[in-house]
Parts: sequence; C-alpha cells; structure tokens
Amino acid sequence: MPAIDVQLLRKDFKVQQNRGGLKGALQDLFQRQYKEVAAVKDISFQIPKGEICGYIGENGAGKSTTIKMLTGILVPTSGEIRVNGFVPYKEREKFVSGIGVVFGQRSQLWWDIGVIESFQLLKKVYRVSDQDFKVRLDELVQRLQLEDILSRPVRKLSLGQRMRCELAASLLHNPSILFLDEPTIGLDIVVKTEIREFLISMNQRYGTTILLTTHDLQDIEALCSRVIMLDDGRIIYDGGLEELKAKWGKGKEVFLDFDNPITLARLHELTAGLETAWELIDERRAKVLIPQDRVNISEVLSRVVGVLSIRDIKIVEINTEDIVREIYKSGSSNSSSNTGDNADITSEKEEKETIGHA
Ligand SMILES: Nc1ncnc2c1ncn2[C@@H]1O[C@H](COP(=O)(O)OP(=O)(O)OP(=O)(O)O)[C@@H](O)[C@H]1O
Repeated sequence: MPAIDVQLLRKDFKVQQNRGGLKGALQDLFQRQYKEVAAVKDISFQIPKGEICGYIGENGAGKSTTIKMLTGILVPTSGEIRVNGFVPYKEREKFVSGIGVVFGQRSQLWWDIGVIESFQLLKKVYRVSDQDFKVRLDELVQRLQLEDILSRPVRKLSLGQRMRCELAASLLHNPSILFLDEPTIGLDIVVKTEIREFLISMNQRYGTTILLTTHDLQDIEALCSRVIMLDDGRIIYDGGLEELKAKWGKGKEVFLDFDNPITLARLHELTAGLETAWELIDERRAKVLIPQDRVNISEVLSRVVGVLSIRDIKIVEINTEDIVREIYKSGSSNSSSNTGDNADITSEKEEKETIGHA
C-alpha cells in the first residue's frame, strides 16, 4: 500500500463575482453571482512509503489546495485520496495520529505560552503516552537543538527557532508521513541547511515519508529523489530530479579565458561541425553553450584547448532553476498564472555555478 494514493483528485472553488459600478454593487447585494475556479484538476499520483517527494509549481498552481485535501482540511470536489490507507476528511482521529503537518506560514504552536507547554498540549491532543513522549521529546530536543528555547514563549522566538519547534511539534506523535508546506521560507541559509539535514536524518532513521512544497529549489536538490510539478492545477512532470534535468536541461556552459585576444570566427572554425553556441564576453573571454545530449563536452574542449593558450576554464551546469523555468515556460504557455517574470531567478544563477577546471 502506498503512503499516499491520489486518484483523479479535483477541487473547484466557488468564487463570488463582483459586478462593476453602483448598479452592479446593488445587484450583487440582492443576487450574488458566483463562478467556479478549478484549483486542482483531476490529478493522480502515488507516493511509496519512505519517499521524500517535492511538490512544486508556480504561485497559484494548486499546491496548497492539494496539501489541504491530503491533510483533511479541505474536502475534494471529486476523486479519491488514501493517506496511510485512510480517507483524510473521514476517520479524523485515526488519520491525524499518523501524519504531521508544518505550514511554514502558519503556526501550530500557542503564541503566548512556553514551547514545552505547547508540546504538552499536543501530547494530549495526540494521546501520546508519557513514556513515548519523553523518548521522542529528548530526541527532538537534541537533534533540533531546542534545549535553550523550550521554556520561551513562541512569540519571543526567531523565525528559525520557531520553525525548529514547529518541526518538533509535528513529529511528537511519531507520524509516518510528514507534510511540509514551505518549511524553509524566510530562513537564513544556516537554518535551512540544519532543517534539511534534520529531515534527511528523520527519513533515514524512521523511513518517514515526506511530501514537501517549496519555492526553494535548493530544498528539492538537497532532499527529494522525486519531483511532482504542478501547473495550473495539472501535473506536468512526475519523476526523478536527475531525469528532470536530463529531459529538460539544455547542457553545460563553458567559460574560457584566453591568454591572447580571440575572435568568434576563430572559435567557430575550431569547433566546425559541432553544435555549439559561442559568445564573446570581451576580447580575451568567451562562453560556449554545449547541448549535453548532442555534443560531447570534451570534444569541444580538446579542439580549443589543444590549439589556443588558455588561462582558465569554468564549466557551469545549467542548474535546476533554469530547467524549471524552462518547464514553466513550456508547460504553462496556456496558463493565465504564468507571469514570465523570472528576473530574480536569473540573477541567482551565476552564484550557484559549479566550477570545474579542465
Ligand atoms: N479558499 C479558496 N477560495 C477560492 N479560491 C481559492 C481558494 N484557495 C485557493 N484558491 C485558488 O485556487 C488556485 C490554487 O491555489 P493554491 O493556494 O492551491 O496554489 P499554490 O500552488 O499553493 O500557490 P502558492 O505557491 O502561492 O501558495 C488559485 O487560483 C487560488 O486563487
């Protein structure tokens, strides 16, 4: 039995429509008009036990709506869901004892009381025995370094401290499935890394199944062996991260610094017959885009390096951000949610280069 089994899952929302102008407002007062918005459109997927799966897509793609249905907060319009064998919005008590949920933007902890008191309340809610609670708490306190913050009220914690407490809270009852909605949002890189390491250790130690939505593709790279990508309520990719890269990736970009001035014509001449795209950066520097599936990178390099004197070489793998952006562009060409505004992603690209020297 898979941990999560979703068949033709759909959620339509009824949204109130406003007619314009005074006349429209008056009409609205007496007779409301509604339209249906399909947030999730008949999607199907299975997640086996012990898998960490990334659930990604642009704003408004339907990620949170799916998570809400999977955790029983929303009732689907149609379709089937089984999580741990349960229908999430039925059999609530049995169902919730097997899952943990963290919404990065919302807290499950009580704001004004000490963290430990929140934990004790959750112990009661989930009916965890004294002994299990102690063992579990000790482990979580140690792994998430909560020792010094346990007695503080949540409102006095930093975001990173709060998120570590949220994770502990979601795991106190030892659930086998963890749903995380943007768990690293707003956190600095150190805390992000700690949280990723913690999640990997939980997964390895207890076989915890994790479904994670994130806009942070580094989360995906660090954690997920599988990615489900949603666009406008539909799944447009479901598979491994490596296949995603191989399928959609454009290849490698190589930056070359030459000892002497160089021309485009000379570079084209040297790589004649190979499908490469050269660009001059300045008179001694050039970059070349090499499509991985069609051209062998060492062939290109040997033709150039053997002839011209090279000061430095930098190889940049077209990273997942770019690939995902490509997918968004092609996958959502009919979607109104695609803004095409990816400037911030582009600017990050250079920082995440993998640098190799030939
Ligand atoms: N309660 C609701 N009533 C009406 N429409 C809703 C409701 N919740 C979500 N929607 C709509 O459903 C669509 C999917 O929203 P959802 O929040 O699931 O997207 P998302 O992928 O989680 O986006 P984000 O990354 O911004 O959180 C959007 O068009 C949204 O406006």
